Amino acid sequence: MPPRQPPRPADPPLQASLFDAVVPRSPTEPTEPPAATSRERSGAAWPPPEAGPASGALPLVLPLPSVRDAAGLLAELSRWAEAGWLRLLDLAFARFVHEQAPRSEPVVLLAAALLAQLEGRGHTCLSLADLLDGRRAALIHWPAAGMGALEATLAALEGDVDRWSAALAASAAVDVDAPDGVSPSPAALGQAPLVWVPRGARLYLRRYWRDEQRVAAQVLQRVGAAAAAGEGEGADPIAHATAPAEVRRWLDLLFHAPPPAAPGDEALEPDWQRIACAVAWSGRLGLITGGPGTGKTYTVARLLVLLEALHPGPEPLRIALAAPTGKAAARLKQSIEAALGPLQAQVGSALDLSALVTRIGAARTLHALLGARPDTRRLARHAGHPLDVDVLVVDEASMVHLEMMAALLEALPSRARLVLLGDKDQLASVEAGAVLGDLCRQAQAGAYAEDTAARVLAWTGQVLPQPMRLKAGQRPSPLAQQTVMLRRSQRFGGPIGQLALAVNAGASVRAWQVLRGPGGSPSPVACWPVDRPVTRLALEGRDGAPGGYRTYAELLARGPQVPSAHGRDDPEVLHEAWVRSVLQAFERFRLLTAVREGDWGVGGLNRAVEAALIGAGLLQRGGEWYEGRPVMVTRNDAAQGVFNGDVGLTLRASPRVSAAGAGTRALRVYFLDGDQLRSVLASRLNQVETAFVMTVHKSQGSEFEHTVLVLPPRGAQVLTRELVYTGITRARRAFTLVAPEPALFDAALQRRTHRASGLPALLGTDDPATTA
Ligand SMILES: Nc1ncnc2c1ncn2[C@@H]1O[C@H](COP(=O)(O)OP(=O)(O)OP(=O)(O)O)[C@@H](O)[C@H]1O
Repeated sequence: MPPRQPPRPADPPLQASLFDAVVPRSPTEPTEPPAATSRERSGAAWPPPEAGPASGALPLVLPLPSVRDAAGLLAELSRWAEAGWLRLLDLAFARFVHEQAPRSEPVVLLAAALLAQLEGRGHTCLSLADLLDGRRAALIHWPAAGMGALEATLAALEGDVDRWSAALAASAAVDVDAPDGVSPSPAALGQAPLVWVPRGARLYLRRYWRDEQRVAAQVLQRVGAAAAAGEGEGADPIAHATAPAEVRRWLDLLFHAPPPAAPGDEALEPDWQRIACAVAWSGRLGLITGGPGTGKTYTVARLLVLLEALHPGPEPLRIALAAPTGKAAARLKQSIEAALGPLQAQVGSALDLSALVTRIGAARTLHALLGARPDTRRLARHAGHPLDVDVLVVDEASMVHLEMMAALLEALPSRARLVLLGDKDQLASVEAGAVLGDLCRQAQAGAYAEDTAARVLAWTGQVLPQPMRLKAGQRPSPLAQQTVMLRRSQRFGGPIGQLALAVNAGASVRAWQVLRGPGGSPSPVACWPVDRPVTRLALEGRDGAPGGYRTYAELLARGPQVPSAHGRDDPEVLHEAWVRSVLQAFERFRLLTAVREGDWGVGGLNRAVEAALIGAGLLQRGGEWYEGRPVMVTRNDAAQGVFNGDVGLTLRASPRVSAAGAGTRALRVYFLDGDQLRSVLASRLNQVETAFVMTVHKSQGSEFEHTVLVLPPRGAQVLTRELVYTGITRARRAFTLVAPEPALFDAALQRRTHRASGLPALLGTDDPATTA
């Protein structure tokens, strides 16, 4: 049981209010489930107040009998859209399918509308088994009245997966994907907007079906033969030709402790970093997953040295680093540089690692790497014009959505190595797909074949633990052989790590123990008392985790240092130093929230923190743009060089820029990516929002010394284990939970994010015996 909180005061510091009905601002942002419409609340004409459904949990709302024909079903769908359960887009898509294929049965139209809605929430397909076999409540997060209407409509339409399958297959709006292994699938040749995959009973929008096929084909090609036999198309000829003893010699040099293992040492926890390094080196695709601070970058830095050391050709290796966001890219480059520095002493004069760092160059965003252009989905880099690289390392791969992964894999030359780093337990990408999670389905279990274990032993001296090897008769997945999970956090030994572990395991009692702390001294992890204003925490921090936004606001107010009397201090230099210090102070602390709407969402909390800073005399607001306003870019704007998710601070321009015609009061938004400072005139940024507070989704790829996670007092559907885990793991030194309703925290830990996907089936990683 969670600790009892003090009773809530009648007028809490940040009053929870009824959430408004929400049509997502972006189809991919988390929102509260829509609130009841006035008609629902009054119990008037629709939906009629009928008895509950068979499960007893939901009120049964009998649909009109006419849902059994297309016109009636569409009328029913428009009522659902009016009630806010479906988006207008979902309804429009069902109507479009009807126009395309007027003879389609009503179930096809219903499936189309639901599929469109699920796509807006990140699913790539609709699993009929999930919809028809009683798991729909986990899939479709509508209020009780909406669920009742859906239940009743499904009942009126009758039928099981087979009947729906026949209806879908018969519709002219649907192509059927039934590959025979010889000829191309009929779906590949068709043009219909929907694709039905009978094996697995999944319905797709054509685009996502194609993207899944592209990702699966590329991944299988990259790992296929490599893992099975250590040779063939997916294997690396260099890896194949290199003596294992040579690999081992380099690994012993690059990793500290000498390997302890010998056959029979299965009880020992192996050095997973060393194993990950060897496995990623050996093939065209390496997956290294692990929680925060488990040493993914530490390992990949050593991998780059290993690749460089064993590279035989006269041409230098072309290595590129990338990540989904500018911030994550800058962090990757910084961490790799920091890891390579001390290695020089270990490798001696054999390799010049500073030359390697210079050659690697800056890390880029995936958009920049692939040559994204404004106003088109087309990328400059693709199979016909591939990337100029031999090795590509992509960090924060959990943020890479399906379409981007498909584009990335296709733009990579088939001989190049791709190394994906990421935390499979984090929230999936904002856009559709959960690619890293799908690729890492067997990472926890290992699922290693005996010949993988033999190769790992030869390369690293490490013994793969017996429970992580396949049993006789189990079929190895080639992808699992190229996947390694790092299991020990090197950074989080303390309470943050313990809390993240407890949350990841769904152990709420343990999580509350950590949050309550040992008592006595202030802890880096704490739960904020419910009777204290959240704005106080936002301004001042708390015992054990000082420094809220007051710190940056005071630096802001102080302004750049005045040039000294002897005039030798360059005002430009002083201005830049000031900008950096204010940005760095701002980046140390952040409030994260689970939802967008309402008092406890991004908008409400941003307004509250802004008002508190103004009230404390720390900020002055003259209009939309004011000095000190933090903003997050909400849409890519290549012309201005800003991308969705970039966070910057509005500050006075430097004297030189102001003198150059921008005016003395010119406000610019400054962004800091690692060491790189850039700025844009504030008035040129149209798609931004204030960013004292951001959603957990948008915080992925960032870390703050003190992270505060604010959960709303209601609207539990969006709260999941992955969301809480992602919020906690954004904290470097301190974490504070604000949970006005503690039971929602417990419920969140029991709710898993589930994204329907056909990738594991295509990749052969869906064996229930070896998936976590
Ligand atoms: N085997 C090791 N021995 C000593 N220090 C290590 C080892 N592995 C990692 N570290 C240190 O632990 C810290 C975290 O490592 P690293 O940044 O590589 O983790 P990560 O998994 O990439 O983290 P993040 O999730 O933040 O990206 C770094 O300071 C790194 O130098």
